[in-house]
Amino acid sequence: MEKCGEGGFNDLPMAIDVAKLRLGFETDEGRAQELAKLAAVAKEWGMFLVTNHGIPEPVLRGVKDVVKSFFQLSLEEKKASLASYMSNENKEDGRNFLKAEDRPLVRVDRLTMKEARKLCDELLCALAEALSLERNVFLQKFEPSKESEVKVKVNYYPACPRPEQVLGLPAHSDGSGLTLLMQFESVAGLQVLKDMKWTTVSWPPDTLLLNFGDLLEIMSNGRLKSSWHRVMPPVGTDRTSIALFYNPPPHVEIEPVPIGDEDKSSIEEEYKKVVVGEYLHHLYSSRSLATSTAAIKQAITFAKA
Ligand SMILES: O=C(O)CCC(=O)C(=O)O
Ligand SMILES: [Fe+2]
Repeated sequence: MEKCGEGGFNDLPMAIDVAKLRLGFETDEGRAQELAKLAAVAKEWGMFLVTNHGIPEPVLRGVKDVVKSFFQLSLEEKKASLASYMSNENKEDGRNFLKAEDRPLVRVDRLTMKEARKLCDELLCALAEALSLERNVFLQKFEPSKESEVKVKVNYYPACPRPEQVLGLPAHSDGSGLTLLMQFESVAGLQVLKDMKWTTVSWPPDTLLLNFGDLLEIMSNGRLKSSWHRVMPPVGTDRTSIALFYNPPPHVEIEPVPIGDEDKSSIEEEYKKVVVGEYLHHLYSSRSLATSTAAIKQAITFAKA
């Protein structure tokens, strides 16, 4: 992947300028071009960098400050401030999730969640449009006005003295619709499997990263593929990232959306209707296989016809 060159972030092949995607962008041509770029980047990588995302800098800084102060607490204090820190229902795949509405992130995060949801909703519409589908076709499944789920996971990767012997996070695809990621400093670590090669994502400061999860792959009938990604441990410095998993509510049934303008014969894979909660249960209970390369995206066969 290209380094951030002199021409600025928008020269990055993976970067999408959200401002240009907004309806009413000054030139329709600019918008159409950015949508075409979105379609290409989305298909190629299963993720993209988000520039001009519109989330105010103080909001993002607020989240980082809360997370940093959380990690400075003692273990006892951490447990006390996270009501469900050790509870089983809060654990998926051995990870601890915070429901967005839970403490202690509640203070700044109400605002961040609102901004993040807005951005995810906007990007779901743009993705549908990029595939020549009706704009609301993905978004409506998230029931945005009611109970779409946002779960927040903080990933803290301590600097590693023997990076060749460990992984920060083993290879996986996300069980989400979309995952919005922010990282604290521009420390390399995230890698995506592309053309069977691990490629390090060059991720400039102030950009967010949008990653497609399995649920979007199912809804788009495989036209948008969830990425297979992993995290290498940082060397010499710690790395922290925050992942916001954006999902339709667990009871919702998702199924491949009707085909748009694109030629039906170009769509190879057929997915079937699944209940979000059932798919996620399947994904997390089969996750232990995820570290073997043979298990690449095995869980999603559950949703294939
Ligand atoms: O730390 C990152 O950059 C990615 C984290 C990730 O893939 C996840 O939390 O699912
Ligand atoms: Fe992930």
